[in-house]
Amino acid sequence: MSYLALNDIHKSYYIGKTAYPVLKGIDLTFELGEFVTILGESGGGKSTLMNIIGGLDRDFDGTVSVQGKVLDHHHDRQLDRYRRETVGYIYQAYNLISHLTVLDNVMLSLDMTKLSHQARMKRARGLLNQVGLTDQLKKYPSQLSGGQKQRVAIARALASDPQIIIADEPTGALDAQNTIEVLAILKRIAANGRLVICVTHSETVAQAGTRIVQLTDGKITDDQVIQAVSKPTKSQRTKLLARPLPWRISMTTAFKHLRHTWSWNTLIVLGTAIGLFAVMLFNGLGNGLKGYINHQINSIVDPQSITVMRYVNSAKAQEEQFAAQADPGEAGSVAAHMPTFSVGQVTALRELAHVVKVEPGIAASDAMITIGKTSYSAPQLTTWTSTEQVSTLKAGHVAGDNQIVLDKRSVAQKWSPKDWRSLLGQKVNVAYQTLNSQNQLVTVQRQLTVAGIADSPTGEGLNAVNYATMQSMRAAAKVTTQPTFVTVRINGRKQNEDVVSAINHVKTGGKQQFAATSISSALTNVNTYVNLATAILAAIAGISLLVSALMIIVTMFMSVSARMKEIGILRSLGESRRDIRRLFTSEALMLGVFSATLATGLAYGLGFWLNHVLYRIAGYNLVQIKATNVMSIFIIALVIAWLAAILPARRAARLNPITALATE
Ligand SMILES: Nc1ncnc2c1ncn2[C@@H]1O[C@H](COP(=O)(O)OP(=O)(O)OP(=O)(O)O)[C@@H](O)[C@H]1O
Repeated sequence: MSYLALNDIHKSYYIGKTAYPVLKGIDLTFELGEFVTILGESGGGKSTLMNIIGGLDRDFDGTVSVQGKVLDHHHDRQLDRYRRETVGYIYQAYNLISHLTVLDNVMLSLDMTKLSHQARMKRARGLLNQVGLTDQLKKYPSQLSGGQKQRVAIARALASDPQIIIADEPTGALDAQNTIEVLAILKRIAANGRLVICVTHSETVAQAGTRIVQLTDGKITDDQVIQAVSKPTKSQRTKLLARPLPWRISMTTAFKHLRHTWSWNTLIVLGTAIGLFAVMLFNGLGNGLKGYINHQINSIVDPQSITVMRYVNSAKAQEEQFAAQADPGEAGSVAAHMPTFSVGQVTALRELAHVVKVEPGIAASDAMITIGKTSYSAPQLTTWTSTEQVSTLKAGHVAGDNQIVLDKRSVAQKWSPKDWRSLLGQKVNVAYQTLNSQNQLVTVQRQLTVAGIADSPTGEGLNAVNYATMQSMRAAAKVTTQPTFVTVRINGRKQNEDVVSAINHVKTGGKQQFAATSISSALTNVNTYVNLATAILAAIAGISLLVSALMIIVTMFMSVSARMKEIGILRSLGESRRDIRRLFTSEALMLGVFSATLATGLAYGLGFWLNHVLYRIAGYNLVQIKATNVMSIFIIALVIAWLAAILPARRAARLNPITALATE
């Protein structure tokens, strides 16, 4: 049984529907150890025959058998494996990959063997040493002479230790000296028990072999053994075990290509990164803005405290209540209608779920605060409740009995713009007018000690005493000491809305008793608007991502077109369609990762600067890029890159290896 047998091979090329027969029934057998040269006129079909023997051409009639087993040319994986394990190619045009070094070109084949990385490196160096290139390992093909390139190609063809070496005009581009050296190497390969099949026009080359086959007009017209061949010894029958190319290696090769074309790829990465950066920055701004609004609202009102008024059911009564609060002097009789809280009503509120404390409060309008001989009007004098944030106190402390907290802007700073703090501890006279139970106007007043100075962010002005002081002042003027509002303290911010709703649903005789408003619902609304605005801005920025995707698609298509030859070489070395697809997908994914990394760097860098500027204005970190934003950008970048790579990678994988190899 012959090692390799060709049986009745027919091959025609078609132009339109017209068939041009090239091979017209080839029967040949080959043995290991032979150095067979195939001679024939130009265009006679020699390369066509080599492509069939090498497992690159699948479209022919007849059979190719290796060790008695017929190769199934319609079985992709079997053919890939055959090229990977059994065949090594040497071409006239060398067909080295230009962006890989000499060593990496040889490693391409070795990466598809089961040797360890170290063993692969050792073998590659050993082979390059054998062909006299020990000191050229790190050079790129363009830095080598023709003879040196062909020797790299020979080392690569031998790397996976194939049994068959197909050499298509291997000396066609070499001078006499290099021809002699290359022929010596090929002879050595055959003497080592491999089958060398060499296509040539040269009589010199033909005479170097052990057998000459003449191909004329698509048929074998002569077949002569010119030198006896000894059978390979057992030790020469070693074979390296092959494996499919691991994903990691595809990534490394892809990275090497990206590095080789770095200037072009840097532009692509920059373009893609700008879109991703904009999306990330807008998200960061959205986060900051939400935080800022929450912070502002929470610094005005404590969300764990709810201010409750008595409910008045008609618009007119509400107006009256408002008027009475605003100006009891003018409101006259209407002030008598100012609804107050009974003890029972306070208890009812205390008993609601999540309520931990109910603080009564009294608010009076239009107080007069007299310091020395100067009087200052305060729109409101109220009792201090837990709704007020202690942080509003800019000096001193919360008012104790017979003490008062004065408003910084409307009172303290008017008294002394610079030295307002020295008001602390001073005695001031506080007075306001209200109606007693007989609807008579009376003055409530007392001398109080300044305990603190507050700067309320609401802008209303905060002048406050404690509840006991307010009651005692009112009792002295014989006016009601019932609370006009209460502050309900709850056990968690999240319960705010539920408790507000429960308070507004308390009914006596079917009538609503209390009116409370929820700060959380206001916050929820604001957050919704901010989220919406952020999403719209991010989506606008996202349009640029579409451009990025198109850029990657164009780059990948251009890359496929520019690298047709490389694709052909990789296929001839045994890489499968899947490996080629992976190569291009890996490149696109790497572009995605680099873009996302650059975008993150830009967003953090420029975001930091922008935040610094905005902090001066708002006193708050308005750009807050979170880890989840970064993660999303990486995911978006990878998805875009992957989608953009689908079509080009598919095109690359589907290329006919012969067509790809024939590309100039
Ligand atoms: N893809 C193709 N489509 C159509 N015809 C083709 C194709 N490839 C090769 N041929 C034709 O098939 C014939 C054989 O080509 P082949 O390359 O096998 O010849 P060759 O013997 O290797 O020639 P040379 O010695 O000049 O390299 C030629 O006439 C060529 O024009």
